[in-house]
Amino acid sequence: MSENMLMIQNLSRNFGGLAALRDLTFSVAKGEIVGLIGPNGAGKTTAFNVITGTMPPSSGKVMFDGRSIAGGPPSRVVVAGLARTFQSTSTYPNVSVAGNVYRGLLSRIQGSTVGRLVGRRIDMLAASQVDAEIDQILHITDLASWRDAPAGSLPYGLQKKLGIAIALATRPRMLLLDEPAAGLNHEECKDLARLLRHLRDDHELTLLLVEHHMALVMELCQRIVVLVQGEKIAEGSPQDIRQNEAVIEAYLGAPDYAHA
Ligand SMILES: Nc1ncnc2c1ncn2[C@@H]1O[C@H](COP(=O)(O)OP(=O)(O)OP(=O)(O)O)[C@@H](O)[C@H]1O
Repeated sequence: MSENMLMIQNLSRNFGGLAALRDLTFSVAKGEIVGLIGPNGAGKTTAFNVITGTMPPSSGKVMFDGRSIAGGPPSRVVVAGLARTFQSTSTYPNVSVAGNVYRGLLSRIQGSTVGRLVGRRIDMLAASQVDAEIDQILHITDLASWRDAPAGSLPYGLQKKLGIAIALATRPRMLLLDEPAAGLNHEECKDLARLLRHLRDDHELTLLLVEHHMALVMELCQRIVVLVQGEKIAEGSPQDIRQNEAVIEAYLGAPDYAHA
């Protein structure tokens, strides 16, 4: 049986009287691409926030590579090897593409014990190594020709890719992607799917993605977890999920759409 990278056990999160997550349990095996889907307000972003330590759970466990990470802080989660991208692009628009990737790299180093001890002197450390690492990430994400351009000058699709590049700079073993396809055109979506497969196949990354773009989810994910009003209503292969009556009723809509 494959080894679990992420295990979510009986995770709940309340906001006052609202149960945004209710007793959620699922796991992601090493090297898997798993989709977390559901209608607006289902609790997907809340799940990401709790997993990445941005907010504490009301109850339940989050285990990453055998260690408990629930309750953060986010810097510790990043250093443990779990990185996240955001729904909207979260780049510094006036800073170069390379400078933005450098931010990701710093968050890794500064979050570590050694990094905290080294403090500001990090800028003087192994500048050539930093440059090589940035180049490698820009090569992987196909952004090398934009290296010195201000991030804000990139087309939207490339800005979203830059979000992935920044996350990669933390050297994650697992990546959580929050709506990576939102706002992308057909070609950009195909390109994104290629990149995510490449990260899984050639860089041994494990991926969990929240996404409303069903064609991408069905094509890319080996397994899908469906949330509705904070509760898991189904989990299975894309084929199982497409045919699941409860999922069709709550989210996918007409059977025609589900089979598209
Ligand atoms: N900080 C918060 N304070 C209060 N309620 C919140 C907070 N964050 C989320 N919620 C509520 O929790 C529920 C789940 O929201 P969440 O953003 O996790 O859903 P989602 O599945 O990511 O939705 P979408 O697909 O629209 O991004 C919603 O009812 C939302 O209004």
